[in-house]
Amino acid sequence: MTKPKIFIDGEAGTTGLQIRQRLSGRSDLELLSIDPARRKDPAARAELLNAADISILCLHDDAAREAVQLTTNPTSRLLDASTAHRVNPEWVFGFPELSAEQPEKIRQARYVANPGCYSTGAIALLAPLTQAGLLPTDFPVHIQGYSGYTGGGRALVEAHEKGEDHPMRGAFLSYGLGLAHKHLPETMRYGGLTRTPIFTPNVGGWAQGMTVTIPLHLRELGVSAEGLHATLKAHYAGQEYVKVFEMAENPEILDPQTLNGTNNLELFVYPAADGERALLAARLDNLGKGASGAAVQNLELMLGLS
Ligand SMILES: NC(=O)C1=CN([C@@H]2O[C@H](COP(=O)(O)OP(=O)(O)OC[C@H]3O[C@@H](n4cnc5c(N)ncnc54)[C@H](OP(=O)(O)O)[C@@H]3O)[C@@H](O)[C@H]2O)C=CC1
Ligand SMILES: CC(=O)N[C@@H](CCC(=O)OP(=O)(O)O)C(=O)O
Repeated sequence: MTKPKIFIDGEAGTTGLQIRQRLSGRSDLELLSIDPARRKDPAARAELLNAADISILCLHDDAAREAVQLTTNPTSRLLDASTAHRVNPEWVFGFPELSAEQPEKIRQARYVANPGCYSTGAIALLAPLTQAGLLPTDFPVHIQGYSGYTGGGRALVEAHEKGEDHPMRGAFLSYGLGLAHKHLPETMRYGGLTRTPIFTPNVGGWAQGMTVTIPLHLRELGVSAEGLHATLKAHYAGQEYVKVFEMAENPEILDPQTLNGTNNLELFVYPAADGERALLAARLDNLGKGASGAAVQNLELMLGLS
């Protein structure tokens, strides 16, 4: 039997390298590789994009859009890790746990767009609550994100590892203060919000791993922390990669690095003793469920292997 051919366009980058590592032991797939000297040459990329059954795009948005133009073979499929196509209606959103129907949509799709790292955490917390009608779509929501520096891609990784200058290099920096982060459109679309949330991202001096938190005032919502927790628990029942912690078992201190190297996503509801407030929290590896792990999970679905 012929093995499915997989090409990683951008295999030398942060996400591409990690996908390559995750797939390196696989004997059921054939990995197509580009001559490193020609890795940005459109003709060399087009050859592999059209020879592959599935190409995984680990590129910046412009190069990802170019890859779509270069892929003219109608049987070649694309799985994009960039922001370029996440809210494009011709693309299926690569968060299989979004709904019961999402895995089948991914299996059938020619084009799949993976979520961003922060938005994976935010959508995982918001979507079940808006789908169940517990969180009104126009509720004022504030999302905070805390990411390791690999979230900034190769330039920020090299700044940290080689001590080079970079405006985002530091022990702890708040950014995105114009409140227009690129993950907002996908967070609204798939998190089910019609009112733009306030999203405040932060990046720190650790390499990988992240937390995403959403504080909620419950009086206006008319729901208890237990009600929010039960809805999340029911939505993710039976999922392999998403775990909703029992509130009694919530860690007292949330370390963003705990899930590094995995494709897992952990969700928490922290209740305040007064019953009036709760903190929703998500923990994931930005390079795992936030990027490369999610890409491999979607690849398996697209190949019909899961
Ligand atoms: N890092 C993360 O946590 C996450 C990243 N993503 C997304 O995944 C994508 C890749 O990100 P990341 O791996 O971090 O980025 P990197 O900058 O680490 O990697 C991008 C790679 O693409 C290469 N490249 C640039 N232009 C071209 C081109 N025209 N043709 C082929 N290759 C090219 C770059 O080479 P060179 O460096 O030499 O320019 C680099 O090796 C981005 O869209 C990012 O937003 C998604 C989720 C999480
Ligand atoms: C720390 C850092 O810079 N993080 C990136 C997001 C990383 C990510 O998820 O990127 P994509 O949306 O492209 O997939 C940022 O805030 O732009």
